[in-house]
Order: sequence, then C-alpha cells, then structure tokens
Amino acid sequence: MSKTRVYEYAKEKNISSKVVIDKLKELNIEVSNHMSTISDDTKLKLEEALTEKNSKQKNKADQSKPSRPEVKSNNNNSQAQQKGKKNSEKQSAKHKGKKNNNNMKNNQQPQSKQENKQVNKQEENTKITYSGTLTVGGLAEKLEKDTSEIIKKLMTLGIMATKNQDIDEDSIELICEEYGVEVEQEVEVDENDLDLYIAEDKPEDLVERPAVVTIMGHVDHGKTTLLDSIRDTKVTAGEAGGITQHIGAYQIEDKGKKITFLDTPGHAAFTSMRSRGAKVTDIAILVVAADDGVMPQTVEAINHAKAAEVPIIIAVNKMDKEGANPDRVMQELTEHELVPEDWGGETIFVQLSAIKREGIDDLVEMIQLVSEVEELKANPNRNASGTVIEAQLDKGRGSVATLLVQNGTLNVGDPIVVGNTFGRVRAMVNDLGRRVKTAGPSTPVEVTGLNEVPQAGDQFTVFDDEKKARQVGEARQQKQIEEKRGDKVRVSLDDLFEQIKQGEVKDINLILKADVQGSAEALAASLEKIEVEGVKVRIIHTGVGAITESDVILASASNAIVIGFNVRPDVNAKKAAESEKVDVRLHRIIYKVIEEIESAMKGMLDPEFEEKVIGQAEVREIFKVSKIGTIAGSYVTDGKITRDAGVRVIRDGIVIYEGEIDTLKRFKDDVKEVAQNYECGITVEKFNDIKEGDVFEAYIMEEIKRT
Ligand SMILES: Nc1nc2c(ncn2[C@@H]2O[C@H](COP(=O)(O)OP(=O)(O)OP(=O)(O)O)[C@@H](O)[C@H]2O)c(=O)[nH]1
Repeated sequence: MSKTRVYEYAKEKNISSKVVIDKLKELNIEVSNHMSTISDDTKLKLEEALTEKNSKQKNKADQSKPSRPEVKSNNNNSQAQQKGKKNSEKQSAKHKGKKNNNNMKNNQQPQSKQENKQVNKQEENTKITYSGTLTVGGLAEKLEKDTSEIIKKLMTLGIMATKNQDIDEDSIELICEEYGVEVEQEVEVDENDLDLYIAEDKPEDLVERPAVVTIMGHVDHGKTTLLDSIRDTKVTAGEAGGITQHIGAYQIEDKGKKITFLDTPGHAAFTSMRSRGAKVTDIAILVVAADDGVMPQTVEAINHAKAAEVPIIIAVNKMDKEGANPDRVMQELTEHELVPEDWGGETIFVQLSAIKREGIDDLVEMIQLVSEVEELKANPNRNASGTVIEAQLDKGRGSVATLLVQNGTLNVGDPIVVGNTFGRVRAMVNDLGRRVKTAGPSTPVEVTGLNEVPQAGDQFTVFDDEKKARQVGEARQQKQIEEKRGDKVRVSLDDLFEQIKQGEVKDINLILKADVQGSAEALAASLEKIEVEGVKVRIIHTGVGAITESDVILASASNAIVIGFNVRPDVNAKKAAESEKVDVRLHRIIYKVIEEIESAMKGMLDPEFEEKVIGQAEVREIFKVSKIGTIAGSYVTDGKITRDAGVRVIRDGIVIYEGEIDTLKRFKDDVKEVAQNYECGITVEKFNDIKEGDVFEAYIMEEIKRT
C-alpha cells in the first residue's frame, strides 16, 4: 500500500494542506501536520468527504477555499489574530470602561457604544458591577441577599469562605448566574497602551501574509552564510538593479510568494525581543553543521524556539564537507523531540550546503509549506502596527529605525508612535535601498522621522490623528523604560504560592544549569515529578556551565525561575537578573532544590533567612606555607570580604568548594573585613587546593524582613 504525505495530496487536489488536515480531523483520523503520511484507504475516505463537501457547497464560487469562515483560534503564530483577539477585549473595555464577563464568556461582545447602551438600559435591574475585588459580604450587598445565603451557595461550589473574604472572578460569575444577574468588572484602562489603538480585524478582512523567519544555531554552523546565500540566490534574480541594504531584515520572492528573513541570526536577539513583548518570528530555521552535530547552542536555540512555540525547520548544513554525517545530526536531534519524517516524526529536515548554494530551493519550499499550514494572515487595509527590528542614530538622518509591519499598511506621512518615541514617517527605504511609499504586512522598512531612537523589540502603531500620536508618544516618553521594566510581575519562589492561588500561574517554568550533565538530568527528572494543586513544573531549558545572560533573558521572556546547581551566574547574568527581576536560586544539594520548589508550591516556603552575597575576590597569587597551608593573595573586585563570612571557591563558573574563611589579613595584620579594590591574604578552612584565577564568593545569612 502506498503512502502519500498530506501536502502532496493537497497539491494533487489543488487545495491547501489545511483543508485536508481539517477534513481528516472531521473523519477522526489523527494527523499532526502536513508532513504526516496518509494511506490509500484514508485517501479514499478523504475523496468521499471532499466530494460530499463540494456538492454541498456547489453554490459557492470558490470551492478550493477552506470552508470555515473563521481562522483557527489556537493558531499561536498569527500575530494579527492574537492581537485582534486581545484587543477586542481591550477595545470593548475602552468603550465602556468595563469588562463584561458574561458577554466575554458567551463570546458576544457588544459591537458599538449604542448597542452596549441598549443592553444596559434593558437590563438595568439585573446587573451588578464591581471594580478590583469583591468580598462575600460585598457581593451579598450588591445582590441584595443575605450573606449567609451567599456563603451557602459558595459551599455548594466547594468554596468555604467567610463574610470578609475575597471571592475570585469565576465564583462571582457563577453565583450571579444562579440569580440570573449579569456581572461586569470594571477594568482600569491605560490610555497609553498602544494595543488600545489597534482595532480588531474581522476574519473576512484577513489575507495571507509572508512568513517571518529567524535563523538560529551554534556558532560557526553557517547561519550568516545561509542568510547570505538565500539572499543572493533569491533576491538578485528578481530585483535586478537593487543594491542590498542591511536594514535588519530582507525579503525574498519565490513562486510569487514572499518570505521575510530577520537578518540577526541567533537566539539571543530573538529571545531578547520576546522578553520585550515582541513576537515577530513565525518560523525558526535551526542550522546544524553536518560535520559537527548538535552543540550546546543548538540545544539552547531549540529550547528558545520551543518556549516561543515557533515551528522549527532543521537545515543540516555543510553537506559538502567530507565529514558530513546527516544521520548523526538526525539521531542527536531526536533526543530533543525533533524527529525526521522519514523516521516517523514530523520535523522537516533539509540537507544543504550554504556555501555551495545547494539545497536552498528545498529549504525555501519547506518554509512556504510550513507558512501555508500556519495560516499566517493580516489585514493590509488598516493602520499599520508592528515591531522595531533595529534602530540607531544617524548623523545625517537622525533617528533611523527598521520597522517590521505586522499588520496593516505603513505609508509615508503616517503619524506614528514607536515605543516611547513618536513622529511622522518622513521617508521609507526597503531592503534593496529603494525609496517606497507604502509597506504592507510582514515587510521590513527603514523609516526616518521619529523624534528619538526607539529600541529593538518596541511596538509601533499608526494613528489617524497626529495630535493624538504626539499626546500618546509624549506620555509614553515620560515613563522611563527601566521604570516600566521594574514593574513587571515576575514569578519568584517567595510569592509563588500566592500566584498559584490567584490563578496567575499554571505551570512553574524552570531553567536548570548544573556543573555536569548527569546532575542536570537527575534534577530535571525529580523536579518534573512534583505536582501541587494541579500546578506542574515545566523545565524549559537545561544546560551545563555557568548561568549566562542568555539563560536569564530566556527566563525573563518565559517568566521562569533559574536554578543553578553547583554553578554561579556570570557577571552579565547577574546584571541581567537584577534588571529583569529574574529569581535565580543557587544550590549544592539536589534534595534541597526539590524541597525548595515543592514547599514554595505548597506555600510553605520558610523565608526567615536568605543568603546574601557580600563580595567577591579574585585570587592573584598563591603562597604555600608549610604550617598554614595555601594563602591566597587576593584582590577584592566587588563588595567586601569579611572574616566571619561563608565562602565559595569558584573555578570557571563552577563551585569547587564551600566552607568558611579561616584567616583574613591585610599585610601581616588580621582584619575583620577588606573592602573593594584592596588586596588581602585569605586562607580557607580545611581547603588548600586554591589556584590563581579562582574566585572567592563571600556570603552571609541574612534575616528577611517580612512586610
Ligand atoms: N564547507 C562549508 N563551509 C561552510 C558552509 N556554510 C558555512 N561554512 C563556513 O563555516 C564558517 C562559519 O560560517 P558562518 O556563516 O560565519 O557561521 P555562523 O553560524 O553565522 O557563525 P557565528 O556568526 O560566529 O555564530 C565560515 O568559515 C563559512 O565559510 C557550508 O555549507 N559548507
């Protein structure tokens, strides 16, 4: 019996893979994507189902279109739709200043002010509103019922509450429903939130848009070469005369369909954008050199892409090399749940040589396929919105920013707010260095005309009215970015239980870094078993070695806690953790980690004492003295070292010993403490294996002030 892939069948029938997948689902035949194979038997069933559908729809002009009027709601990669959905809530909130829970639930949002007013008029006596939180007593009052009656009703819902206790939104809604009363929660609207100004799109206004692709992979595996060769093979052919400009992204055209490539390869940029709230990438290309295989950054890239829920295509590069071993690459990637379709999996692998420009066509075809399945859509007939790809100050032109239009069409002259900057689009230049007047969805353009330089990852929105743009822009400008970042709500172990209770946290995301692979795996396995109140631990990345800035940025983007097992954060990671407010927990004993996470989840975390690192010293010279042992001639690089502090000896980011300081001397004198930028002699109790370049980390146990 022969097997056909979903996309091949779709091609044969001249319909989209999506239609085939949907039909198969209706027929209860499990397929995961367009790469899945279907048997002859299934083909027959499909044939029948499709003919049936066609005859039912014979009045419809275009029978090749998917029959569903609405786009898939769980399509995470359609920014326009996501935004639209999010904004519909905000918009209705903006119009009414209220969020209507019943309406939201029934998915019947009021369409206009008038309509909404009518609803209010008709149901004046059967509606209550509240803002912030509501206690049992408060709800009883609003419903004009006895508190005891409400308490009883809550009991039937399995909730034991007293008069003065707050009730959660869902319970309020359920109780009100029982009394046939509609309930609205007033929400505070931030007038400066750009999302407020982005109207919802109707499904019928959405049209296909090009995919936005990011290339990731390990150092030297060929990301830049691949980006260059795609550009050279695909751009110059169609666009003779253009001079390529590096504006941070470029577009190619293949068989009449465009694809946008982000020019900054690597996952660090990708995730740092994501941590700023930007979601620009639709598809990630993971480059793996066939002669080198899966390397640490390959794994990082996989985890970053997975955390962002972006589909991954594997480009097995350097196939021209003698040592090329694509099977090994495939084998290694199966360990990360990326299984090639030839082996029964669903991941697309394309073998290529970026340098010889072989296999580029295949890769481009696969990108087109995936983007077709992803149903990437936008509405070109509206004000543009999107994300800053890069921005700088140009001596002659002033602020220059590359904007990726994600929805709508950007025009020269448009009043615009970009992050905390604003202005009018003075001129636009595309990736071929040509001046353009308009730029549609998924198009990158370099714009001038902003009052200041925005940041990569900032959102932008076009306004109808220049006055409003200026007003919003100025207000946003006043809010310091740092200030805003500081306000971000992050998961921290100390308030984890509260967040679980509030329903704000469903999964605990963790990033694990350990000194050796074995302990990372053991730790991950034990942590994944913890489950408290239906909340599960989700490990989004594990790695060996010091905690890096990239780990912290990933944590920030994924609202995760970083756990270091026998490893420490490096300087940049420390800074990033501080500014991004990421909780970094350092441990040396596996069961302590598990205990800590478990008790945090159960709300029993004992926060009485907390370790506080007070300083660091670098070992510059070693003196071996027979009676004393090893004296480390050290230089205090940060904070201070005190005689009574605990000390960790760190070598190459790994903790090799933890104990007490034995003696602390300045010249010949014993001292209580040595401050930053001073030299000192340190001996560590019961430990002499100190080497030049080691770092001492001094810490004390400090009582946490309860608030
Ligand atoms: N033989 C061979 N060499 C390649 C191929 N692709 C890239 N290279 C070489 O591999 C080296 C690294 O390529 P880059 O494109 O700079 O790799 P990268 O992943 O962008 O590296 P970083 O920017 O350092 O992360 C260069 O010397 C390239 O010439 C290929 O298909 N075949």
